[in-house]
Amino acid sequence: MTGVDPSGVEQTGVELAGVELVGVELVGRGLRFARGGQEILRGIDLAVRGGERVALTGPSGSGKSTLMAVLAGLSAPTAGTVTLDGRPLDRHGARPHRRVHMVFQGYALVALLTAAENIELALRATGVPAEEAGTRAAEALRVVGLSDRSEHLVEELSGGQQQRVAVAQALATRPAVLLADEPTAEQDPAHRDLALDAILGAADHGAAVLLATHDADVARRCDRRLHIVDGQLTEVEALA
Ligand SMILES: Nc1ncnc2c1ncn2[C@@H]1O[C@H](COP(=O)(O)OP(=O)(O)OP(=O)(O)O)[C@@H](O)[C@H]1O
Repeated sequence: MTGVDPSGVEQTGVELAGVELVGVELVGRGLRFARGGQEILRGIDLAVRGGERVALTGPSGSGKSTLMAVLAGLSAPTAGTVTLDGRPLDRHGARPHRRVHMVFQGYALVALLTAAENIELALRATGVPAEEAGTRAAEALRVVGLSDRSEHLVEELSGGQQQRVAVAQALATRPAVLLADEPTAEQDPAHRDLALDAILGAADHGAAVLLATHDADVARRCDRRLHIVDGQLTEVEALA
């Protein structure tokens, strides 16, 4: 591993994996979520296991982002449970985000910090020492093709670049569960593949990956597809 091949996404994934994840399983049972009198999730059951890449598709407003927020432990379901490795998310201590990372549709980056600082901040919040956080941030930015932008403020980056910083942040935290909400929507085809390889590569190292997308090509690269309509989920048998 020389670390000099900028296209070595898969190889670099080995470095990023760090630790082997064993037997990861994220399970949602009977999930309901209501807000403002509207039932957004209407009884959802699903399981995503370590090593799996699962696409979540469905029309705009069908509940994809809401489901991901519930699975990430960011929104409490009105009914139902989310467990990670058999334990409710809220019993993983005060920091379930140590194990579950979400790439938000709006990126959720700090505009007045640099790309590298945003990633380091996320790592420091989970207890990673400063020096290691710097190394991991640089490596993750390299994977998504942003080494030359690491010292740029996020607000100086294009939308697509910001989205790849958010992907790099997810990789750098080495989550057991990676939830990504339309993580390639802002990318041109070449950068889309770069970002997608990086996200899907996490599954090769044992992470459970769930990826919401409107892009049929992205969904096709996953192992299976779940389709949500009006807050209810169906498994799509074969990817067309
Ligand atoms: N904070 C909120 N308050 C009230 N309603 C909300 C809120 N967030 C989402 N909703 C509603 O929940 C429904 C599902 O929204 P959600 O963002 O989960 O859909 P989505 O499938 O991710 O859509 P898209 O593909 O456009 O991102 C929509 O009808 C939306 O208006």
